[in-house]
Amino acid sequence: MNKILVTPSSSSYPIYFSQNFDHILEALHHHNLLHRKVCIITDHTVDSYYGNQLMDVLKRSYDDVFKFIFEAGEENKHLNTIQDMYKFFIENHLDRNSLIFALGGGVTGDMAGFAAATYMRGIPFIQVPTTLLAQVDSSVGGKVGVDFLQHKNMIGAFYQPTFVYVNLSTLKTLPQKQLSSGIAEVIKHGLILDDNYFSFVESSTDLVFDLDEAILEKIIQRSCELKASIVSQDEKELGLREILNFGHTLGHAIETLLNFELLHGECVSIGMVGAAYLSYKKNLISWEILKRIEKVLQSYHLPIRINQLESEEIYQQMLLDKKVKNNKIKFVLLSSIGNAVRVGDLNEELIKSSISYLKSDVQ
Ligand SMILES: O=C(O)C(=O)C[C@@H](O)[C@H](O)[C@H](O)COP(=O)(O)O
Repeated sequence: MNKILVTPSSSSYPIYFSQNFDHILEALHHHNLLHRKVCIITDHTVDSYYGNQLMDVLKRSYDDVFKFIFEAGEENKHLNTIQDMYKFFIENHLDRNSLIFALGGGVTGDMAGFAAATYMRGIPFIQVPTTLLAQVDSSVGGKVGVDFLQHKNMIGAFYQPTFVYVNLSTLKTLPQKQLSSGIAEVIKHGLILDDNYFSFVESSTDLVFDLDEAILEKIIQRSCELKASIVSQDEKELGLREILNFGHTLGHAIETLLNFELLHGECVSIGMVGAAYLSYKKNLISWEILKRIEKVLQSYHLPIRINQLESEEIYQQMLLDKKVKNNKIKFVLLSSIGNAVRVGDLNEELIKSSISYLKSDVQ
């Protein structure tokens, strides 16, 4: 199995890449994780495709395999679902030696990780991401948590998995909208860290939509490498890691205000256009680069404008961003394709001009 190592200060763990679930037992054996109760956490949609596949593989080596299934969707990423998980763990006598599997997309990974981080003050968990977004982004780096009172990821922790196991074949059942949503984070990685990668993704649209295995594998591994290098340097987002939040300041505000009507990656796409526009206004990038970014996002069927919200409500929601300090919104901008800069001194007028841009017609 191919693997990439993530080395944050608290632990070090691999991301394994496979074409099925069979090799997960090897990995579990290697990490000394046999002989215990295990619990798969997944949503109804993913369960219908992969719940039993993973269960059957695990049953070859474990006597007690439980499955907790919840309703799919970001609107269920809250503390009530976590409470239901705790109750399920207690009912089934999960103990400190037990092991949690997060089987699914970002919502599942974030919640299962948070439940694992807090149940009995922490039990081990494995990320088994089945969406492109989870494979390239949310399963790596240990950000776990839930939304709270309409605030995105407001309650959470940094809690690293024992390993990440990517079964690339799960992308075959992923709806196109979800694929595009994941590509938004892939484009983000190119924009903030690697111009060659950005160009590669820019020219791979048809192959990505055709689910070309070699191309997707290359993309997932490169994104994981890039993300791993950042979280390995700054696990708790004390500085550098903030660049991974490119597009998220506006994106999270839009996602929350729309009550999760748009997917996470779709909101990040709009947010990245807003941040690219600010980069242009600060003379960091040219108008041509801004248009190039918009074109790539559009080619992957991602939205680049938002009309249905008021500017003021977007601005107020952005003030709740986790990067706000002393009422100043810190933005991640681009100084070129492949290079990000963190900027904390943007004034309200300029920020609002980027929201107006997002409400303007596409030229
Ligand atoms: O891993 C990170 O760090 C990121 O910021 C990656 C983001 O793409 C991801 O959506 C993350 O969950 C957002 O975190 P938040 O701290 O802004 O809620």
